[in-house]
Amino acid sequence: MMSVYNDILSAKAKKKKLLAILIDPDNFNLNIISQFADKINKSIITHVFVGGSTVEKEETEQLVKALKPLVNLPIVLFPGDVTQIAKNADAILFLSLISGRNPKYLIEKQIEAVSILKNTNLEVIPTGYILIENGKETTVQKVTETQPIPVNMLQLVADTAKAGELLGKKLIYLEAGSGALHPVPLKIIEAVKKDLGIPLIVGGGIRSKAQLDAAYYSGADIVVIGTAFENDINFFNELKL
Ligand SMILES: CC(C)=CCC/C(C)=C/CC/C(C)=C/CC/C(C)=C/COP(=O)(O)OP(=O)(O)O
Ligand SMILES: O=P(O)(O)OC[C@@H](O)CO
Ligand SMILES: [Mg+2]
Repeated sequence: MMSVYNDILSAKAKKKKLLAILIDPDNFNLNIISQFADKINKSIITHVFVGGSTVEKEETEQLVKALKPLVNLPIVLFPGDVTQIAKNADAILFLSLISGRNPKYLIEKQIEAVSILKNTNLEVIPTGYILIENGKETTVQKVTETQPIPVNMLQLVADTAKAGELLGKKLIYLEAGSGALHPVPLKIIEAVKKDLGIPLIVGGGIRSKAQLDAAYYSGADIVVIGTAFENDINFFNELKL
């Protein structure tokens, strides 16, 4: 049986860096899906994440259904809400927003998700989700009514990530927010990495190969890029540089 998480762990052990493309079913044009899938298949992308802050299950399921026969990569749900649990994906990042103090996103949505997950074979990956300030208010911030952690509070971010690990999370996701002005600062990635035993995902505002490599160099095991691909399909070429 394929295990998305075990594959992430072995990649980390081999120091092989992973790249996820984030596809937001809300913004994706299904008419260009074969062209898009072809670009994914010819790129260094290793995972497809599917999610958005305001998407319905039908849209998510439809996108996964269309994508599955076209790409041979794990399709992982990155849900903003329980309405995005689509059983035809391979795995789900079971997020808890541990930078925030809103019980809805810390535990209530997760409780709501249990009965839905029962009817699926999705691999559930417990993930501590940490929002970092990026210079502008993000959708996730608005939707969750939480504050991101300020960029100068390095120790707080590192301790939050470590607390997530000690609580049993299998992944930590450092998020600057979709379309962030500034990606997660490298100093923060380094500070978190120093003491973390589990794989680290970094996303938000990464728009160049140089930023991608810098995130890897600072300690990201998986980088997530969405907006750069959404804005310009030629971003696939940038990755080849
Ligand atoms: C446990 C389950 C199933 C649900 C709860 C999930 C939690 C806690 C989510 C955390 C908060 C949240 C709203 C995350 C959104 C993650 C996401 C898909 C971000 C990317 O979306 P954007 O690109 O910002 O969305 P738009 O482009 O639609 O604004
Ligand atoms: O869209 P971008 O800015 O690449 O961000 C990706 C992801 O981290 C957003 O949740
Ligand atoms: Mg987006």
